[in-house]
Amino acid sequence: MEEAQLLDGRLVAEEIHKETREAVQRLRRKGILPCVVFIRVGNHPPSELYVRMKQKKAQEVGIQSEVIALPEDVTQQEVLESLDRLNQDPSIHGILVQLPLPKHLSEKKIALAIDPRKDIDGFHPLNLGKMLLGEKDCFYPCTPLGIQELLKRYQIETEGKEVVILGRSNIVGKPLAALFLQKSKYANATVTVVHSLSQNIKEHCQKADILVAALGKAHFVTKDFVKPKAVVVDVGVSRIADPSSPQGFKIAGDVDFAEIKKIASWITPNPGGVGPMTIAMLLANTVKAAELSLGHPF
Ligand SMILES: NC(=O)C1=CN([C@@H]2O[C@H](COP(=O)(O)OP(=O)(O)OC[C@H]3O[C@@H](n4cnc5c(N)ncnc54)[C@H](OP(=O)(O)O)[C@@H]3O)[C@@H](O)[C@H]2O)C=CC1
Ligand SMILES: Nc1nc(=O)c2c([nH]1)NC[C@@H]1CN(c3ccc(C(=O)N[C@@H](CCC(=O)O)C(=O)O)cc3)C=[N+]21
Ligand SMILES: [Mg+2]
Repeated sequence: MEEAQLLDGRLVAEEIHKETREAVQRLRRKGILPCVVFIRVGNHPPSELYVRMKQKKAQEVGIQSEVIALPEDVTQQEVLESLDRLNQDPSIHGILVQLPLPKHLSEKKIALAIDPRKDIDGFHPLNLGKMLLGEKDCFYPCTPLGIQELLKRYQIETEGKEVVILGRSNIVGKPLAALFLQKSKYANATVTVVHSLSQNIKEHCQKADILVAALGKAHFVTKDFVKPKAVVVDVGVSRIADPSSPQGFKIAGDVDFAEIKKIASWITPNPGGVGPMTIAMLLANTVKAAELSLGHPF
């Protein structure tokens, strides 16, 4: 049997970055310089890496960016004050608070404190609610949006298909389910979401025409979970020990790529799949925030 074709997130993300750069140039000609602020709390090496990657890409497409690194012991009040200041500043179009946060900070309160018009992550309840209703003048979470966009660019139809999502987090699983349920192109799917309390997980997965793994458990999805010719999307990121790498670890996805590529029709590499798409959608959302700001002066 033929091997699966790659859903090359790096390649597609570069295409999107090119479009974003053009949109940034159009905005600049109108006197608007899109600007995003990344807030990072404490010392968490993966978050530091991700924020650096986001900053580098922002720079490449001409989006101004700033990083605010807050100490581990910053108070909730201080975070809210920073957000308030950024909300008031008309030169800033997008605000992102990198997750995870230290335990003493409330993700929920912080998401609520970001002006929904600057919430490029799409984590504010107003944006999540609007997404559920299929509204367009709002922000959708970047990872679900990136997965849908990746399928779209490869013209992989979802209409009427069985989509099975492993994981029900507020940032990946749940919003992705809402997106694939929408009455629109590259949606219109039949969606099943499984989680840690689900029964018969493997049997659910075996029904999937499109299987999305977002649990964060290295190589959880093995060959026996996958229907031949299925499309497999690997969101999970785990760091596993690898003495042969200079850092001492390597990235492992939720999917056993080497085995599953033998039976799937399409598969995302990981790294190089969903991750770069997430960043591409984040910058696309920043441009959208700047464009929408033309219609309101903040
Ligand atoms: N590439 C990218 O752009 C991104 C990657 N990620 C990565 O994706 C993964 C998921 O992220 P996130 O959604 O935030 O993670 P969470 O930890 O918030 O959610 C994990 C979900 O998986 C479910 N789950 C965990 N273990 C099992 C199991 N054994 N069987 C069935 N379900 C299980 C949990 O169930 P329950 O709800 O019952 O606890 C939960 O719903 C992580 O590895 C993260 O690093 C995340 C965001 C972006
Ligand atoms: N407010 C907030 N918004 C987020 O969007 C957000 C977050 N917090 N916290 C963490 C998760 C995770 N996430 C990733 C983004 C890109 C890659 C990515 O580009 N990964 C590279 C590999 C990078 C590496 O080597 O580790 C790849 O998949 O090819 C991965 C993960 C965004 N997240
Ligand atoms: Mg990836």
